Amino acid sequence: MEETDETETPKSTASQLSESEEKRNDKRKTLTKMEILAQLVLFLVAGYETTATTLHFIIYVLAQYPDIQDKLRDEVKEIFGDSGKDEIEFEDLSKLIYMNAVINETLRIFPPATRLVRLCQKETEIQGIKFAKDSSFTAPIYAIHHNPEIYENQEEFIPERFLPDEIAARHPMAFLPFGAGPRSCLGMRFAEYEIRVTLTWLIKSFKFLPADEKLPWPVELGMGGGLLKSKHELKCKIVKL
Ligand code: HEM
Repeated sequence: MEETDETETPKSTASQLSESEEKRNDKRKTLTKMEILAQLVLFLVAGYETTATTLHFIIYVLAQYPDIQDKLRDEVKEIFGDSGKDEIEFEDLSKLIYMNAVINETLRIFPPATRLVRLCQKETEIQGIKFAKDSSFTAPIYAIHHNPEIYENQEEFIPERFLPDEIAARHPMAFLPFGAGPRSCLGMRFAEYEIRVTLTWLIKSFKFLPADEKLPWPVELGMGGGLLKSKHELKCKIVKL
């Protein structure tokens, strides 16, 4: 691994990737231009729409559940003060236990990626069943997240399911919004904190109320661009605090 000088200006992902293209000429194994482009597009697609859709669902849910919204605002006020600090410190974001629970309950009910696909790299035997090389597997995230044997009253929005003791009592694979294993989501931590920062600002500044037009709950869902989406426009009223 190359040593980096911490006084140097940080390089952008694009410039690091394109340096990699230059080193390719040194006969080292590096990325081609096409691979660089593919990575940049992947970051945009995987990083933008997933986070935006999640925030969209969170705001809609908060408008439907005023008690949860109030509780969330109380937590934000407790950590950031009533008038609100101008700066949001990273350490403070880690204290938002209830907000984390609200985000995770949203990702449980509305996981942007509804399934994971894996290929078997070599012949494998699991519990007496043989799987040939190149067999394809699907991990049904949506079905796992909505399994009543794992989550009682699975269609109800209950953030308390994601308080630390409740999480510890469940199988780690019962919640997979970011996938699992070596190919799990590269942007998971970034996404978690990006959502917390955005939600902190929103909840401090606005109140979310249901729109006049009522939609049924559970929300009717479909797929769009490979991600889980609502079939109908999710609207709410926004009041400045
Ligand atoms: C709520 C937000 C997000 C969700 C729910 C999400 C979900 C996922 C899922 C389910 C996977 C597949 C994991 C697997 O196969 O095990 C994935 C992969 C990936 N995600 Fe995310 N993601 C989110 C945000 C982001 C962000 C913000 C970025 C980048 C800035 C990002 C970058 C990636 C990349 C690069 C991969 C491919 C990893 C690989 O193939 O090794 N994601 N994401």
